[in-house]
Amino acid sequence: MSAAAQAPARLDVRVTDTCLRDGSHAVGHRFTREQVRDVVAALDAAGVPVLEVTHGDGLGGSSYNYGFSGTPERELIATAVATARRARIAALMLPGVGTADDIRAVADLGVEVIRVATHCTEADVAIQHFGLARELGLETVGFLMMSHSQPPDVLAAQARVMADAGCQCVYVVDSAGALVLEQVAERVEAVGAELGDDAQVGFHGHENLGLAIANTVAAVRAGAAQVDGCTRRLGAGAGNTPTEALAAVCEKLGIETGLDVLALADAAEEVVRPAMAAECTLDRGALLLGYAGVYSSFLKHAERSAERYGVSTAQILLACGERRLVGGQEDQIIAIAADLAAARKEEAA
Ligand SMILES: CC[C@H](O)CC(=O)C(=O)O
Ligand SMILES: [Mn+2]
Repeated sequence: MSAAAQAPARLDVRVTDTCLRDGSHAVGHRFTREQVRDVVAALDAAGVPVLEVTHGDGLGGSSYNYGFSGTPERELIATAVATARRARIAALMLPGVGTADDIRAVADLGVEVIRVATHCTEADVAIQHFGLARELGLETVGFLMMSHSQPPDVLAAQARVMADAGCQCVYVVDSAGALVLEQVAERVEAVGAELGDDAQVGFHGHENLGLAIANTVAAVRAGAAQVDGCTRRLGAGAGNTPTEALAAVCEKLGIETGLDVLALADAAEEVVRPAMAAECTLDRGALLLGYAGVYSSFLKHAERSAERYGVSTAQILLACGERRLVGGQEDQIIAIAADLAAARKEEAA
């Protein structure tokens, strides 16, 4: 066989499947070793080049605040590493939730890609983590979360901070599933223009407005070299870009992903679906999250406060979106609900 025939096909875009990390939110962080083993085996065989396995809130996320893991994430990561034949195993970390020691520990376990996530105006908190990851020989990815909340030029400046710190691909992350087509393209283009050859651009979508695949295609057309998917949409809110459907759409559009559509369709149905508590659906709550531009962890708090103060969940979420609240500010929901209830009482008086 000639060297050319042996060389892997050039990919137009590299897909990372994060159903075993973003999907952790949807299963209350209860993945078992067996589920991780079976999902990794199936997605690896279907040609997915990178598989992310971590607590939904990243390394060290298992806690009272974020929800305890059913199985320690390092055991799940070790299982994934032992199972994958071709795929690289990735782990996500949020500085402050996870620590530098977590990065060292998972590097020792065989993780090859570290993805460091910050709110999209706070890239500087990740500088030391990118530096450490590169020292350890890890591939690095940066996540600018809640990217809908900032204009393209702000994201580009934040991407520059990450790239200068050693990040090799900066993702525009549509955490709330709030971005719409051109808004994705503008952001990816701006980040790409800033980074040039210094780093790649990526995109991570959510399905809250039903646009995850379309947005991901828009991102690829705007220059994204890496994108995320979650098999069977298994992720937070209405779920993420379904990897199996993304693979099919890319094939029809002539975008080379290296993914085996039929193998992924089987994996989605026969391996991932049985690991899910329920389908990830675009129900009223998920739609409101996308419409308001609010991270999915806010929904339950908003529903609880709506009931307690006799106001609508939608009003609360819209107020959270207007105030651009970020993950960790869920406590403000109570004050918002109380304000809405007081305003209603005043109007009625
Ligand atoms: C809490 C981390 C978060 O789930 C990362 C992510 O996937 C997103 O912001 O969409
Ligand atoms: Mn996500």
